[in-house]
Amino acid sequence: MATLETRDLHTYFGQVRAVDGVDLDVKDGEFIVLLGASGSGKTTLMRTIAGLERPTSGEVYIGGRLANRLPPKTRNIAMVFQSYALYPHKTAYRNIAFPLQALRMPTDKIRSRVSWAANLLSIGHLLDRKPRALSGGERQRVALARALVREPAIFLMDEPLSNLDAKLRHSARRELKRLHRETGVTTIYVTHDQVEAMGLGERVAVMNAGRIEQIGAPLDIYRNPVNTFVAQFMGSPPMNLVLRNGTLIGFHAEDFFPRGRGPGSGDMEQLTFRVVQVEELGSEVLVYGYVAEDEREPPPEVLATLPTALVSGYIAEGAEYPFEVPHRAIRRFDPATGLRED
Ligand SMILES: Nc1ncnc2c1ncn2[C@@H]1O[C@H](COP(=O)(O)OP(=O)(O)OP(=O)(O)O)[C@@H](O)[C@H]1O
Repeated sequence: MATLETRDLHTYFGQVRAVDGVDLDVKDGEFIVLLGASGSGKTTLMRTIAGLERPTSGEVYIGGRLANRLPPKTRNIAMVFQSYALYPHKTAYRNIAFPLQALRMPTDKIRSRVSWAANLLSIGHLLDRKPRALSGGERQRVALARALVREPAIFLMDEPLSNLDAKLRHSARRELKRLHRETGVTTIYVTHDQVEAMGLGERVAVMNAGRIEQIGAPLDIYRNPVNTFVAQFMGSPPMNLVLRNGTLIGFHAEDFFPRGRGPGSGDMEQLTFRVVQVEELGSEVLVYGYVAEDEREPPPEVLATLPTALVSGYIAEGAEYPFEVPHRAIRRFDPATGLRED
């Protein structure tokens, strides 16, 4: 296991600043999620840490040691990508054993390490099968086992679950968490999926245009975004933003209630909600519309998620209602810079 640090790391491809000044501190044994839209530089950052891209400037430290000049092989980093790249003609066992054979490890030691990794990932019964006889989820577990057998100091996972369907992703996510608990390997996990980031990470780093915009506990970022980019990126649904009296006020859909019907007490911001669409999902109702007081033309969409029992038969499409948000749930942003003001 090891710590990982980057200091003012830049990786450019000609004019493209794929990584543009990243300072990252990952503690020994930590599981950190890197969340960003497509093209924000997540993969390039991972590849630079692994030594597959040379940084334009800045440093990478692994276990406190400057790694810039170390070749990828000696960094003791294992990478798992969304395409698992298993060898199609080798059995699962031989795929997993391959990195150890490359190290010329004795056969009995290889056998015990493969069986350890296979047990951790519950694939002991699949070791004789070739990849084409495995499901997507099983292949992904074989790829994880292959990455794990070498006992890497650091795991880099680049969207390893993106080939799985939604149900399998959910169970694979729980499995990855368990795997991390049991092995304690320092892990950086890349995703563009907010739900995955909220559910997996002890800490999440939100990336945009080659930079880390904010890093912290997922709920803390969700509640206290440092700027409008993070506010609109983190969470599903993300924060509502309304321009009122020259300030952007942000609040979450679950804090936006018909006047007098919410659980909140204390000071309230009063807003007029023009309802455009209502979606009844069973336990809750999603209400889409816009705030009449918004000073922008046209006003952007705003969402309220309300318990069904609270609004059943009360909210209709095309109508206008008095709504309110508790002041303590409101975050303020500068409309010019997008930065938090309170
Ligand atoms: N080898 C390369 N040559 C030139 N430009 C590149 C290269 N690799 C990446 N880029 C550019 O660098 C930027 C960051 O790409 P990167 O793949 O790191 O983003 P990402 O966040 O991982 O995206 P995705 O989620 O789509 O994989 C993009 O603008 C991309 O086009």
